[in-house]
Amino acid sequence: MVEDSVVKRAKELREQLNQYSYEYYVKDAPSVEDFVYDSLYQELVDIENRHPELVTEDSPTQRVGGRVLEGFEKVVHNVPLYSLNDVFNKEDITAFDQRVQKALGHQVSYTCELKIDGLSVSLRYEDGKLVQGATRGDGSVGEDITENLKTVRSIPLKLKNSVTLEARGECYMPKKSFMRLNQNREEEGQDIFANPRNAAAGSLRQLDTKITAKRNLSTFLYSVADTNSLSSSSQYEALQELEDLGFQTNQERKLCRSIDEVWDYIEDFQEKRGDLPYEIDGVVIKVNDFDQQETLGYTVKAPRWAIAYKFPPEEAQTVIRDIQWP
Ligand SMILES: NC(=O)c1cnc(OC2CCCC2)nc1N
Repeated sequence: MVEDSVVKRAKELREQLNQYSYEYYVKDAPSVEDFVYDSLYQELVDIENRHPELVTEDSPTQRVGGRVLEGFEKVVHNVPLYSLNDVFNKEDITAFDQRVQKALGHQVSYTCELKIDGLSVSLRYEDGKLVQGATRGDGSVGEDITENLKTVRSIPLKLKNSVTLEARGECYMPKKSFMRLNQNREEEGQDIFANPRNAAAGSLRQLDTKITAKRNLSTFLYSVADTNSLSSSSQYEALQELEDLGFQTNQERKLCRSIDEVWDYIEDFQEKRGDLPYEIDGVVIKVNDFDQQETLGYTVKAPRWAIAYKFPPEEAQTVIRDIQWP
């Protein structure tokens, strides 16, 4: 039997460490120095080593498992992860808006989001606890990479409310981490990654979670499988609700009242994309209201209520080899 003071201390440490980690990795606003975090973390590790029965699934010590996996189990997505129809110019944006207005009979607002150039992932939570993380795969069947996604510090192991939902978002490697990783690989005579997206994909496909844990991956969440699992009635509200639950969401989002505002946003970020700490390959434009999304529906592969405006490729970087990851 463990004395109450130790049980209480372990709970205190877990909550304190998860809060510090949230501030550092999700809000990018640490409230304590690293050494404070490290000493509390070590105190929790010592308690859990002495009393393994005190380990909980949302303990920060459980992020980096020791196991090397044999392979990845398949995961069936009950709600498919749709892809997006791409457009490349202003005319196509206007045509999209015309189709939407014709179908709905009136003007609509759009939520604009930066199109993060990473890997789509889905995160399932039951009663606020992370139970499964998976790749998009072909949209219907993905791979279970829960162990690897648990090492991504900006992914909460426990939400701020004990809700049950499946969140979807992009897992990416920040540009700085990408440059550092390739530098190390070159020094070690290994192949370098062609771009941060490939590096993120390669890191999430690692069978050894300890390697994934060192790749400094991050995430931006942007939707849920079933909008009824949120109280929001629009995409813009839903992004705020996801943020309030403890997820990292992209702060450059904008609610646009007209397609002209959408185009201004696109031009604005075509200029700014080089200064962002992560790679984007365009802008995702979504009809904001969920009821209007439902009215517009889906084609076989993509929603009729969203499109991706793709930027022209940035000036080709000197790439030694383009490593194709499936
Ligand atoms: N790469 C992104 O940043 C991104 C991708 N997808 C979506 O939306 C899904 C949900 C409905 C169809 C596509 N939003 C995004 N921001």
